[in-house]
Amino acid sequence: MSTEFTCRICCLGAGYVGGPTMTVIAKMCPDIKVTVCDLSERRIAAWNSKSLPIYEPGLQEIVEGARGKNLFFSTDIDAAVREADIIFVSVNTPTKKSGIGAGQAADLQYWELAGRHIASIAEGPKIIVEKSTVPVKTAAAMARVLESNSKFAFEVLSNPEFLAEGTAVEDLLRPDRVLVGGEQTPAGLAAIDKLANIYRRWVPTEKVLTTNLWSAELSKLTANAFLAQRISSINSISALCENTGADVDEVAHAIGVDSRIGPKFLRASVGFGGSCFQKDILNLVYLCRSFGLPEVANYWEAVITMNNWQKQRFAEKMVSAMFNTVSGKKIAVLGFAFKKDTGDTRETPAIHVCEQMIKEGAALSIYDPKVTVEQMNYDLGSPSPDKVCMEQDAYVACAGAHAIAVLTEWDEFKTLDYSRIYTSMVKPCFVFDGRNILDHAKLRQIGFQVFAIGKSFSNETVLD
Ligand SMILES: NC(=O)c1ccc[n+]([C@@H]2O[C@H](COP(=O)([O-])OP(=O)(O)OC[C@H]3O[C@@H](n4cnc5c(N)ncnc54)[C@H](O)[C@@H]3O)[C@@H](O)[C@H]2O)c1
Ligand SMILES: O=c1ccn([C@@H]2O[C@H](COP(=O)(O)OP(=O)(O)O[C@H]3O[C@H](CO)[C@@H](O)[C@H](O)[C@H]3O)[C@@H](O)[C@H]2O)c(=O)[nH]1
Repeated sequence: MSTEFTCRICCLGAGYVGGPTMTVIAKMCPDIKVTVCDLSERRIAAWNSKSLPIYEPGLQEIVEGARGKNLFFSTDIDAAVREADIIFVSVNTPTKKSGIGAGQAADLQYWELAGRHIASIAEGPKIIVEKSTVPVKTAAAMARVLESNSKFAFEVLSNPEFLAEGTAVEDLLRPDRVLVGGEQTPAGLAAIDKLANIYRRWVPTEKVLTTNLWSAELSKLTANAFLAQRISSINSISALCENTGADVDEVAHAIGVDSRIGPKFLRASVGFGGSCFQKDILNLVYLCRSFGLPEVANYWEAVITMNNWQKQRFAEKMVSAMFNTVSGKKIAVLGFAFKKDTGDTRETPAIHVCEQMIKEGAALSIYDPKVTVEQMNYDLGSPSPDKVCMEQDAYVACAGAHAIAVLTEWDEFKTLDYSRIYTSMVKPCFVFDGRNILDHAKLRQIGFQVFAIGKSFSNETVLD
């Protein structure tokens, strides 16, 4: 292939962020060579195959269009780092499981190891880009790690990623904004400009925001905290709706048309999931406590408390509605991913609800169009097959069940033939719609007992 590339980019971490982000840069900048690296040979092999390691609508086509031309997936980290002008670090930064800050602080071991590795093999100056979500001031720690282990000059930039799973390609092609933070020195400003100019190839200039390092790092945590807060807020109101006869969708619409509030992220649900919201808020909470701001920490922690309560409340509602016992009953679970259009199950509320049902003695049959059987087994701690079975078809999952729980808002669940499903189920048949996506009036007409989030648990058949 041509050696005429104008710039060489390398990305450490070929996950949900590194893979799609680099793929879109490669598509939009054919003159830039982009190499995405990972320690996991399996993951890299999948990126180089026909079945990519992650599912994102539209991603496959773009990967296939650029792979082998200016987009490469490799485990040869050293070679990619050596030749790169710009190195993105997009490794995982999960919540710490043990030691100081366990359960809250971000585990920065992968991030620091990546930094040390870069310093040990770099043969010249580089721009290092924080793509991972990290605590404020991580860039300073990274700069020290690099400086102490290399004679070359490194500029560390913060370029947090705001893509959401399921819409990653669209979010990357048409972002609301791109944020680049860096040191406010001549070298720092030059590095900011170099990275910002890459994005400006396809993102309108006014949407490419440049800030100091700490603002960029903190903006990422703050954005996720605000988004999750909206969901917890509407979920808290959903409980009140169930007790008062108000309808949470009507309330969300009525407040969302106020342009100061806006309509997005007001869908009441069984709870938010995903690898980011909980982790990043806990990270923010930990940061506030370490800066001696317990009131601020408590304020944001309540977003998580409300989310945990919502998941538990949903599970308890299922049990109480089904005559206070689900023991020996079959429950069909429709949807296991944390949201539609992804196979990702990290922190999915389905895990909590399923675990509660298993504890109560129910037998589960789970169907999700994108989550693999292996993944569900792993998430549920390899349950015995007589307690949990994974089906490849929603109708098979529902046959013989006492209840259906909709835990992910997959579009295909809206158009299932519920009359057919009703006929195949044990009576009375219950539907627990954890995403408010089904036509509840129609289900009641068929004969289902319907529970939906933020709606009265009224089971009278609605007659036209
Ligand atoms: N998932 C999202 O939607 C999303 C969105 C925005 C930001 N983020 C943030 O981006 C970061 C990455 O998230 P993700 O979901 O892509 O994680 P991920 O777990 O899918 O991918 C991270 C990858 O990094 C690899 N890795 C770890 N250390 C490495 C090293 N030294 N060299 C090379 N590869 C290494 C791991 O093997 C793994 O494949 C996290 O900080 C996350 O908070 C995630
Ligand atoms: O009105 C809503 C919107 C979302 N959700 C749930 O919230 C969770 C998160 O959804 P979403 O934010 O769409 O997906 P993520 O991929 O987790 O993306 C979030 O987390 C990423 C990682 O930091 C950020 O980059 C994104 O900007 C941010 O939206 C999912 O369980 C959704 O079902 C609701 O319950 N109600």
